[in-house]
Amino acid sequence: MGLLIEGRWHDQWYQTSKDGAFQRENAQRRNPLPAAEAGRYHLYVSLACPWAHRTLILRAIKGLEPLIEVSVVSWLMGEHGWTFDQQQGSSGDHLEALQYLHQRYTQDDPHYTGRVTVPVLWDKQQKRIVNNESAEIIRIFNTAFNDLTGNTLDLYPEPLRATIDALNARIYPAVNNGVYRAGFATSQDAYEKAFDEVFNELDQLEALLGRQRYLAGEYLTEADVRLFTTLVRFDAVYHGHFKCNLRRLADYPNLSNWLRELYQWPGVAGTVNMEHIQKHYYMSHKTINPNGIVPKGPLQDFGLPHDRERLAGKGIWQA
Ligand SMILES: N[C@@H](CCC(=O)N[C@@H](CS)C(=O)NCC(=O)O)C(=O)O
Repeated sequence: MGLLIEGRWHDQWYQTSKDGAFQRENAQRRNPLPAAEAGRYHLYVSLACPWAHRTLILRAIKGLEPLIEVSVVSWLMGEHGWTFDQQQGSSGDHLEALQYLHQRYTQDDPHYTGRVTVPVLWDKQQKRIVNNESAEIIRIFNTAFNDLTGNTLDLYPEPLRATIDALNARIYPAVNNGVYRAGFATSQDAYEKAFDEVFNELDQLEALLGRQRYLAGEYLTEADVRLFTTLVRFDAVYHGHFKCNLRRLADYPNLSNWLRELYQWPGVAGTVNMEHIQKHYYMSHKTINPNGIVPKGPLQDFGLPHDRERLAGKGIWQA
């Protein structure tokens, strides 16, 4: 794992702050879509990555598969960062058969300085990165191609925006990034602080989902998608590898049933790849799992029946 400095690759592990806290770098490419065109954009993802996973779910739900092709990086993020090594799970780079994802970043800017992250939405016409922030890519996917696809499902509907924004503002630091803050902490204090925030928030979400079908109420929104991609990895990875082990997700009945409902939502199960998820974390993070042993468990079946019909639900908002 590493980063680009002035366009040159350096193999380097994450640095934590003085108090041992993990700090995530902000995504640097935050552009709107130049124009909605079929076949113009290419999406780079890791099937292991919860942030990239959000974009795959929106792509599926919004019927964008025929319009936006995807290349999948290898599960292993080693000395060259994300690669297109097909021996290790990559689809290969469908565009130019690049070896490494960092080559895309230096095509965008030969002097790029920063981490080379997924997801990346690439513009084939301008040969630029449109956007590498999942929270923004899913908003683009939510509406930008509606005229081409005729799909008007809306996961960020106007009347629910304030509620969704408030949910995102508390779930991102405490849970989505909270598990990483626990896992990558280099001091006991920083770890325990993150750990407590993870489970305090999960306790609150468990209570919320006991009262209503989805996070924002009766409609399934982007807030659910954003939480789903973290929680579907929880018992398989974050519980052990990131030491978030006060409880398993399976110990939370409402969150577990809600997770199954989302997993069973049309298009979603096909975006979940547990082999990539487990191999990536356990094999790539040598500082926390030096021998790269990948656990065989846990047994999980997200296809089991859920009990969410007991709560009123209207599905996804139709604009
Ligand atoms: N803010 C970004 C974060 C993306 C991100 O951190 N992705 C991870 C994979 S899960 C990555 O590519 N990390 C490579 C690195 O940090 O070197 C987003 O949500 O899109």
